Amino acid sequence: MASSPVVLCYSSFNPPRPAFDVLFELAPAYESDFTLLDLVAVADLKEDERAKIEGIICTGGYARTDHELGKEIMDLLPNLKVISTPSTGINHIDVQAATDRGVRVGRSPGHFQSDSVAEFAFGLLLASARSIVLANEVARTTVFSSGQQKIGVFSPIQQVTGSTLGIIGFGNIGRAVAAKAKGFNMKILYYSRTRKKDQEKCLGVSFCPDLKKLLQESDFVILCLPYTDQTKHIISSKELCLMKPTATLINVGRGGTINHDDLTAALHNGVIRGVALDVTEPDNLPKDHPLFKMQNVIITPHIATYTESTFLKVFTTAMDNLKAGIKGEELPYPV
Ligand SMILES: O=CC(=O)O
Repeated sequence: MASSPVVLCYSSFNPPRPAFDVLFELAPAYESDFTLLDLVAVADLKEDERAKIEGIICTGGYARTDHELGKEIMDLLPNLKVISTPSTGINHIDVQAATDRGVRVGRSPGHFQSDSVAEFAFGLLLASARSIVLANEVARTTVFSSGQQKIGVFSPIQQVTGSTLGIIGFGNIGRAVAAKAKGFNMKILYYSRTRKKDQEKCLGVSFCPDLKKLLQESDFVILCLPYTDQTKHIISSKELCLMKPTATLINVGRGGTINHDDLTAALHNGVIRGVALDVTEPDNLPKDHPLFKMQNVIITPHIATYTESTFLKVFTTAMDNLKAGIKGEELPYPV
């Protein structure tokens, strides 16, 4: 192992997915500060190897609802100074345990990825409303003899323009979603802990302090929430039953904000029209999960942030946080 401080690339995925290439492309610019060590299990390292690890960079598992990076791992690394995640969400890190051990924690600021996530949320919304994923599959296997036959396969198809959108969570992502929705002439309601009055006029949105009302009035509901004790299962069967039977639910925040058993039952019973999820509980939903068997469900594997330009921004931020943390300086983007 190298003699400069070592930063461990860490992922809880089993088998771990490889660290992002972009990370290693950035590494030469930081080679005088630290060396990256690609995915190894901490427990497999010898004591002298562990002693060299001064930083951890998370390369996966952000949507876990428990702390995957907790005190057990921190306690194996006596010289750990900094944990850096390229994500904005931090539910995968036990920040309290890190703070107690004097380990700094850094993340990406939300506005770095809000546009890529909002774009994706809109992609999910359109794909679900206009049955695009189903149409792509059907086009490969079916020869249609009439328009009538097509209508039978794809109904109900919903028009997005002019419909009502409910945004739950009005941080950077929620606001970026609203900006996109404006172009579709949607009536936009938002639910948030705090009213963002200054945004309302320019984004053309109305504050809806009553979640029940937002759910009852919206044709599309997009969840843009972090996972916290307050947001855990904020959508359960009671909330799903308030939604219109023609409504679609989209989640680009964290999977744990929806109770998936209740969601499965609601879809099974036709309580809502459909769902499109970039995040599930757990991430990497087991392949035999009933949601995968439903035609009105779209599931993508937590990739809403994935664009080249966003990667570059968030991984550069993560590397800068590591560099500062290893030097014992304040992080440019602390939690
Ligand atoms: O999910 C992605 C993030 O939290 O950045």
